[in-house]
Amino acid sequence: MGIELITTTEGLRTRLAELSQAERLRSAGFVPTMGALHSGHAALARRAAEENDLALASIFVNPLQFGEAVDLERYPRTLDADLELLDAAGVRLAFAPSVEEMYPYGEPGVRVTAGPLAAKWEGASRPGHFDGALTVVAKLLHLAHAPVPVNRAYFGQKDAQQLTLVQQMVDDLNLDVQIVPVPIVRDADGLALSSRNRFLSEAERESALVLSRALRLLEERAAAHEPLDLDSAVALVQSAPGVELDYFEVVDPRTLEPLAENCEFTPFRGEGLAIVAAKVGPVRLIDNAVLSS
Ligand SMILES: Nc1ncnc2c1ncn2[C@@H]1O[C@H](COP(=O)(O)OP(=O)(O)OP(=O)(O)O)[C@@H](O)[C@H]1O
Ligand SMILES: CC(C)(CO)[C@@H](O)C(=O)[O-]
Ligand code: BAL
Repeated sequence: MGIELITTTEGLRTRLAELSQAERLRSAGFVPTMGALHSGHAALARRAAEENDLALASIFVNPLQFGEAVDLERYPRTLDADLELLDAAGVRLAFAPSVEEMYPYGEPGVRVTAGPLAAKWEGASRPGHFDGALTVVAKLLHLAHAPVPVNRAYFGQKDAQQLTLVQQMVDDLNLDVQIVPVPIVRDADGLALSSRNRFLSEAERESALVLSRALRLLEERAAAHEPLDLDSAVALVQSAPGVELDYFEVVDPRTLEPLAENCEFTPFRGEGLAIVAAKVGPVRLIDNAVLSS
């Protein structure tokens, strides 16, 4: 394996400076993750490696963005396999700091406030989640910033609200990085890949498929200029055993406000984002689909 594991902020800074100078790098592509990597992460990593002279990734389970302690404790940790996956994707540096390295003074007093966009959907169900996520993303973007002309950072569209908020933070705080969105990677049966999928039983996994099926239905109706009939998609999700729906809405992709066009009898026109979140057994799942006609 050629990948280098770095665990300290000082080590990362030093290595980025050395490589940038020695190899006259023009661009660096950064992939922030929480580890337990799967093919979705591999897609981000491959894009970062293909589109930049240097690709680097972070693996850090950020306590600040977790609500329930049990969710944090049981979050899967698979460092050796993660390094292999990143290496195969062309990533050269893996930054995997401890909690103490990232937060040496304990809980940070100064944090990023994610603002009104963070109050809805995922933010409503996971209070404080986006303040915690944006705070660590700001720190990571700073730490992973290479002394090269172009820095890029890669985020999955699966976490659509997070992606919108990260882009907003970069714009609002003039951070010197280009945010690159990467499409959702799914299993052959349609389930969006997620590190938490491993906690689904076979029956729960089968039930979870209604999420992508319902989104698919809306995609097809939108493309055919039919009324979306969101109610029937909601009913489909609710019909699956063990699925506890949190929200299912069609929103404006920029503002994340519900779309008026999403009414029962009007043919769909334009662009929308269908977003869904549900608890399936012990696991909270999210998924989304871009609607366009
Ligand atoms: N199926 C996927 N397709 C594309 N990108 C993904 C996918 N799953 C995760 N990502 C992206 O990978 C990055 C790291 O995500 P993270 O480590 O939280 O993985 P995860 O699988 O979403 O885990 P979980 O949902 O259980 O927290 C994020 O930018 C996320 O959007
Ligand atoms: C961006 C991120 C790595 C910050 O902890 C996390 O929220 C994630 O994995 O999506
Ligand atoms: N992928 C989002 C990170 C989280 O669930 O905390």
